[in-house]
Amino acid sequence: MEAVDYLAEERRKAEFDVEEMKIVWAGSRHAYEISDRVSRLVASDPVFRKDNRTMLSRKDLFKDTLRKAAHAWKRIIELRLSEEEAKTLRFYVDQPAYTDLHWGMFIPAIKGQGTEEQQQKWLPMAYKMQIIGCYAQTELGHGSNVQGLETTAKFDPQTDEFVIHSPTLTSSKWWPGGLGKVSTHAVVYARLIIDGQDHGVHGFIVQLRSLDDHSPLPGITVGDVGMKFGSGAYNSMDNGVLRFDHVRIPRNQMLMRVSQVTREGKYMQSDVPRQLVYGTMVYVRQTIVSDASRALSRAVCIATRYSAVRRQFGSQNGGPETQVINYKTQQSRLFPLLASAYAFKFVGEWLKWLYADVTQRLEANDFSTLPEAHACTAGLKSVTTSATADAIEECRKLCGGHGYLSSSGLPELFAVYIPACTYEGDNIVLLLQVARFLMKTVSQLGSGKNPVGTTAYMGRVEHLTQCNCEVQRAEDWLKPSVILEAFEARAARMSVACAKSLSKFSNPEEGFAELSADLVEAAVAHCQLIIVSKFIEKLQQDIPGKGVKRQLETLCNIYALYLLHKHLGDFISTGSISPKQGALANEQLRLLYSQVRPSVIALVDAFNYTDHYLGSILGCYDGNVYQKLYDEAWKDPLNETVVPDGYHEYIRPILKQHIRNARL
Ligand SMILES: CCCCCCCC/C=C\CCC/C=C/C(=O)SCCNC(=O)CCNC(=O)[C@H](O)C(C)(C)COP(=O)(O)OP(=O)(O)OC[C@H]1O[C@@H](n2cnc3c(N)ncnc32)[C@H](O)[C@@H]1OP(=O)(O)O
Ligand SMILES: Cc1cc2nc3c(=O)[nH]c(=O)nc-3n(C[C@H](O)[C@H](O)[C@H](O)COP(=O)(O)OP(=O)(O)OC[C@H]3O[C@@H](n4cnc5c(N)ncnc54)[C@H](O)[C@@H]3O)c2cc1C
Repeated sequence: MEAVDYLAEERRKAEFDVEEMKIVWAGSRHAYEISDRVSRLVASDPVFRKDNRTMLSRKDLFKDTLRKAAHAWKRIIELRLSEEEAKTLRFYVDQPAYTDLHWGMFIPAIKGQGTEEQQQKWLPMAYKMQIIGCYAQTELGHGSNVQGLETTAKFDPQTDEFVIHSPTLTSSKWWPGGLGKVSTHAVVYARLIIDGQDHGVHGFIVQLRSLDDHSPLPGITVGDVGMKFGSGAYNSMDNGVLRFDHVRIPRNQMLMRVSQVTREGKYMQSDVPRQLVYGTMVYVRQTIVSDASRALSRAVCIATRYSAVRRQFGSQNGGPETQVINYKTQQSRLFPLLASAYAFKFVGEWLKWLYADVTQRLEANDFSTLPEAHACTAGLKSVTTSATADAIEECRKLCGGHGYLSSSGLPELFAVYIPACTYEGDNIVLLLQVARFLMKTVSQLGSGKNPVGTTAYMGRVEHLTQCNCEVQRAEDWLKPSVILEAFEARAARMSVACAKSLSKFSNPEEGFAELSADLVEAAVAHCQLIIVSKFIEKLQQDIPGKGVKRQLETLCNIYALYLLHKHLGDFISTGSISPKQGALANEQLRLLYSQVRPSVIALVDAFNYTDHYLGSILGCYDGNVYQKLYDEAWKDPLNETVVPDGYHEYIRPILKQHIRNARL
């Protein structure tokens, strides 16, 4: 059989309706239709070509990004695309650009923190892209510690203005995407100072560049922070540096939903909690969880298709060698990642719902679910991005040597993806926020206040700290209630253990710092429980299509048992399961790998990614890997000439040195 036929053969083995699974993956038939149509539109447009971008210089890459962003905007207008279609189009263009921050942070910041009046003034201009904005929070000296920001906004009652200033080198804004070369405006986070009194960090809309000739306005120094990790990759983004020298803005450009400054310079706080100043981060963290499932599914699609094409060893009587996907080691590394992609998809959908719910409540002045929304978005952002970054690298290794080629698409995907572990909150810093929330929840147990939402399980803490796992045979691990209880017991016991250790410290902050590594592990356990439980909840829905639900059940079990195996130490040391039960889980996991094996190619086809979006020879739909790799090699600029540039200067003299030596 030719390599090109391997995937066709695999597709015949699928044990479910792939078309129906595509709809489950997309979230709805409507979302599927948009995604399918728009991804093809992007793939067929030569301006969106991206196969050459790792070869471009920084300047050329940046210009190419500007060109793509402008063309995308033109197509959005011409085709009168809806907001959802436009977002999908930008997503499939697949090149980080200033537009991500304009639509993803600048606009949400104004929507979330601006008053009605401010929204009416600024949003129409932003929606039409008459102004382009970014989110300027992080500084050279402080990123995680938002309260430590140094930029100041001093109120001048004489002129009814704020004076924005960068008092130190470390107060220079540093990192904001879109700031370096493009943004005309920014939401700038600065300390509000009135009459010498510091009221903490607030957001201000500041114009940075002239709308006529794009030059920086007086008092503003702005530029790009320089090259980042990897070729191509995130270097399409102009992450910027910005300094203010006493820049004046009108008073009404402070975002005033949370607190206000009157004409007289009086500081007023509305009923809205101060933490809403951090609201944009909650919004973006939620979107990052869905992005994790996309990045992970993309890497998994590449590694799965290639693993079915690639053959090594095991040829009998001159027959074909073994497909590497049939090695149990390959399966035990790859299939959990496939299952994780689906798990992150469903938890991302749930988080989107949670965010919509909290937003609705906030509008009605109900702030009760904000702490949980903060903990969930922070924790799930952390756990899913860390797992995805590791998984992309694992997928590269799963593709052997060819995975290291740029044309595999994996090196660039890795380089683009890994900052997700840092931006929108360093993953450890975010897990510590979850841990604080958990410790607070544990400390309130028994106070008559029942934990709700994702911590409802803590309400059964007495049972969960004493229960014995009922598994006696490997197949017992297929019961959702058994899996759920094991994860709940592990999470509850880890939190309770941390709370007990904390109570031994007379200074709780000192205790928190001392125990922070354990607290992070407890936070991870809690977040993994959320992901597993949301997958299980998804399966309680009516899911049409032949065999679709069954495949999802298998993936859910793989995800849960893979986590259990990976964190066996936690489960056993907390007594949530016994070592024997751990071994049975692993036995069941092996069986599940065999069960899902015939369907894995169809399961990655269900992502419905075009070859353009995948950007990988190893992952191409037809599986014609070898011919494409061979052809691609000849396109490399080094192969434009048979004898390389530099031969005469640097190779020939070395080769000829023996003649000189012989003459000496
Ligand atoms: C096609 C379109 C695509 C669109 C998609 C766009 C996506 C774009 C993707 C990629 C581009 C990358 C863009 C990157 C942007 C950035 O990185 S912006 C900068 C992000 N910075 C951070 O995340 C900083 C991290 N630090 C913090 O969040 C906070 O400072 C903190 C560490 C959480 C808090 O520290 P601190 O201990 O000082 O706490 P306080 O400030 O005192 O707060 C105490 C209480 O507030 C609660 N809290 C904290 N944060 C929040 C929040 N966000 N929401 C609600 N509540 C919050 C905290 O729990 C405390 O509560 P308590 O008093 O009850 O205990
Ligand atoms: C590609 C990219 C794009 C970005 N885009 C933007 C943007 O558009 N706008 C914007 O404002 N910012 C942006 N940022 C900045 C980003 O949000 C910050 O870099 C991020 O929040 C981390 O902060 P930091 O750099 O200060 O890390 P640090 O906090 O200095 O982290 C350094 C180390 O210290 C550890 N650490 C820090 N605090 C603690 C603690 N309390 N306990 C234990 N360990 C701790 C961390 O875990 C980490 O290991 C971007 C960053 C990147 C990389």
